[in-house]
Amino acid sequence: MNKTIGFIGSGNMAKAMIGGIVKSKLVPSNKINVSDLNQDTLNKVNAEFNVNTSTDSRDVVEKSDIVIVAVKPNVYDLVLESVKDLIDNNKIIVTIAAGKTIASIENIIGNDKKIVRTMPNTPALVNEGMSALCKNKNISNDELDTVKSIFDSFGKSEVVSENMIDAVIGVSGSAPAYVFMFIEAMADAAVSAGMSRPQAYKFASQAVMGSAKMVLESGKHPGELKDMVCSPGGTTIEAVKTLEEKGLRNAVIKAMENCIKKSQEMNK
Ligand SMILES: NC(=O)C1=CN([C@@H]2O[C@H](COP(=O)(O)OP(=O)(O)OC[C@H]3O[C@@H](n4cnc5c(N)ncnc54)[C@H](O)[C@@H]3O)[C@@H](O)[C@H]2O)C=CC1
Ligand SMILES: O=C(O)[C@@H]1CCC=N1
Repeated sequence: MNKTIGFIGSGNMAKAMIGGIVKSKLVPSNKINVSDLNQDTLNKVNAEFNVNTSTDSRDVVEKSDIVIVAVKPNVYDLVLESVKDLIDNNKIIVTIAAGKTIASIENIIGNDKKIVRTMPNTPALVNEGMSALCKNKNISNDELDTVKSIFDSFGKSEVVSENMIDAVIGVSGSAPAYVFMFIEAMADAAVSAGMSRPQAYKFASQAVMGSAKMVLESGKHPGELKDMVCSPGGTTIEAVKTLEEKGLRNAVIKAMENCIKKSQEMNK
């Protein structure tokens, strides 16, 4: 890609994306500009990915064709205010923040500017990200494809309507946290049965990854795949019975409802 990509904010999500872009060689690392208030953070990002760094976000905006704003929602508006005079009608502003609608960004930088709202997730770091994208009226389909290719460089992505972003946060943006909790719990049980910690994480993670791959690649319903594991009178059905008794499905649905509700509240 013949574009310069900037990141304002170099925290958990930005680092996952930078790592994914650099590993996929979508653009050379000297075409990635990164800012953060924290010099230690920048030193680490530079040491790991060899990208250009600055403590001044204005540098990043000036030098980048596509600017990914990756700061927390509570400082988001201030950051945009501080760089808005540098945003012309050619630069593409990409937002990854929960609760920052296209309309709220247009209110600050102008409704004549090019904006893409996205929701990525941290597995971007290992090229297994899942992202959603939507655009404002000033972004052409070609420009959306260009931004999509950034997100495709570290995983999969889909174009959605903006009102789907809250559901996306529930099912993929925030989801790695629940999956890590599930893996941790599985590993705890294996450790309790005498397995070493490292081996327990390996078995639990590979079981989760393999199962996810079967859903994606077999085309079979997850219930059918579950039934294939449950031998009559066997071990698995005992675990399934306990998970139903303890309300695993209901806990997941309720947790995601709260996650999505929070996202909707943050949009206001
Ligand atoms: N962490 C995740 O899994 C995901 C996060 N997001 C979104 O990404 C955004 C960032 O989240 P995280 O990376 O988790 O947060 P974080 O706290 O890890 O990173 C934010 C970074 O921004 C820097 N920063 C703060 N003020 C700044 C300023 N004025 N100029 C430049 N840098 C500044 C901080 O020093 C920090 O390094 C949020 O808006 C969040 O909604 C979206 C999807 C997933
Ligand atoms: O927890 C958050 O608010 C962000 C958005 C999705 C994942 N992390």
